[in-house]
Amino acid sequence: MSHLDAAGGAAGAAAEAAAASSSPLLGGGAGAKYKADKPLHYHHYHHHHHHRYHHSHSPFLSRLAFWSFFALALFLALFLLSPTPNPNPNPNPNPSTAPVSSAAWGGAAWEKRVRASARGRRRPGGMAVLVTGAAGFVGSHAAAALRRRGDGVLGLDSFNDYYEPSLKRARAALLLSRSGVFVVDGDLNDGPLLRKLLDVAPFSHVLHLAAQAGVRRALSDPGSYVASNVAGLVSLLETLKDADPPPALVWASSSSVYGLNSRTPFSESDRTDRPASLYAATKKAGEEIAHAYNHIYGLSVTALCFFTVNGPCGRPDMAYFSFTRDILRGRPINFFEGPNHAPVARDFTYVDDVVAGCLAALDTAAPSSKKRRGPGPPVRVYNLGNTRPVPVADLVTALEKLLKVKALRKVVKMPRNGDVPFTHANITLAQRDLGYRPTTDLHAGLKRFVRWYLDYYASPSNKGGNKGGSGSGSSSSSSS
Ligand SMILES: O=C(O)[C@H]1O[C@H](OP(=O)(O)OP(=O)(O)OC[C@H]2O[C@@H](n3ccc(=O)[nH]c3=O)[C@H](O)[C@@H]2O)[C@H](O)[C@@H](O)[C@@H]1O
Repeated sequence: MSHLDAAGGAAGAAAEAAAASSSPLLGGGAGAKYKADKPLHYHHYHHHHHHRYHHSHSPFLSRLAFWSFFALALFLALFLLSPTPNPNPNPNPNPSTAPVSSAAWGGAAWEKRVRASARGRRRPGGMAVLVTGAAGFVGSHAAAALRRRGDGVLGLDSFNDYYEPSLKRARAALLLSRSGVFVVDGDLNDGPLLRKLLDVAPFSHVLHLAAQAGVRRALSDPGSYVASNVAGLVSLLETLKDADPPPALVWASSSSVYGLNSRTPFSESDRTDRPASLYAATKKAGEEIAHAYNHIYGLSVTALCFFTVNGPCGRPDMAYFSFTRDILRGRPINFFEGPNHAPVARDFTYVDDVVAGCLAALDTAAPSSKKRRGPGPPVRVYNLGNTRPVPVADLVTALEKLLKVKALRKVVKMPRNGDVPFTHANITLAQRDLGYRPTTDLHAGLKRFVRWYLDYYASPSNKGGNKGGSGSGSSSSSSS
């Protein structure tokens, strides 16, 4: 756990303790005070209002006055004695769709940590990158990789509970201890926090990986997708366009934007107007929204379409992870099949390859320009896939071999819940512009994942997060 988390927890606990200790005490005090004052107020009440209340001497009205005053006094006492509000106002334009983290931020020590993390080692052409979703799967790998080559990196993550927050905390703790990267605990929809971060550290780039991920979950929790992937993105863009100079933005779109597209392999110029899930629709909306900010404000924007990323320290809601968990526990796995028993397949991509693509996208991003004249920076979109689709059946077989346990396969007709039958990336553009060359196939990636999984969950302290059911869909609301 990072220092900030510890500090935030301590501050929260202190506030709670203060509230707990003061409210009964002062509540009692207010009660006592009220009793002492009662005759006086009672008298005033009658004095000022007897012309309106002809029956002011009736016991009913006396009691009414008594209780009205009591209620008012109680209200005032609670108002005056409530714990001091967070010094950072979190004005939230749309509370229903924008849950804002209550984590504490701010203060001189906090700013110092933010600045130090964003500074990095000086190197020629080095950059300062704000990585959102840094406690997430791709985010934590990307932040570490940036830091390894000497860039300044600051993380931001809401540590929400879409999947086990303990895993996110573990990633953030590793980032801090191994790489010196500080992950701020906060929400994208907290505009004042975002402005503060950009104010404290002059970021040249933002790698925006925070999102509500997962295709099937959108059926049961649509609001979280809108809050993170639409409202959260707009909140970030609003902050970026006001920065001087505005950083360049590289962010994670998704292979799912290709939706019901049947042309394969998927190219960036293919149709993306037929999403199969709300998740895909919010990612597509993000591409359009980012385009508008590029057009109006000259923001440099690059969207990267990730294709089903796997690897160590991955996302527990994804199939390779939840299958591993279920296979080891002797639980059946739901194994989807297309119409007429057609195999469902994915262009599974290894996390280090995707991270290399992210770094190359940052390196080649044009600066944002505030100039109104002349062409601004282009809007870029790149597929980051592996180009070798693998049937899910082969994923299961590979896991069985690595785990040395036979899976209990339950073949299920692919439900119409957001899934698409097939993904396959055309990566010509990324190859040309980013020098992107995936080098790790699914089997090699799974081998590293399984080694990590067995090691991580062998530790008794990590078993806590491992309780909840079958991974996919069993956890509540995250960051990719
Ligand atoms: O590439 C992407 O854009 C997307 O990749 C994944 O989405 P998905 O491809 O559905 O990945 P998994 O949830 O790991 O599923 C992999 C495959 O296993 C199949 N599956 C999943 C779950 C299950 O119980 N059974 C099953 O057969 C799915 O149909 C899919 O073909 C991520 O979860 C998304 O966040 C990401 O945006």
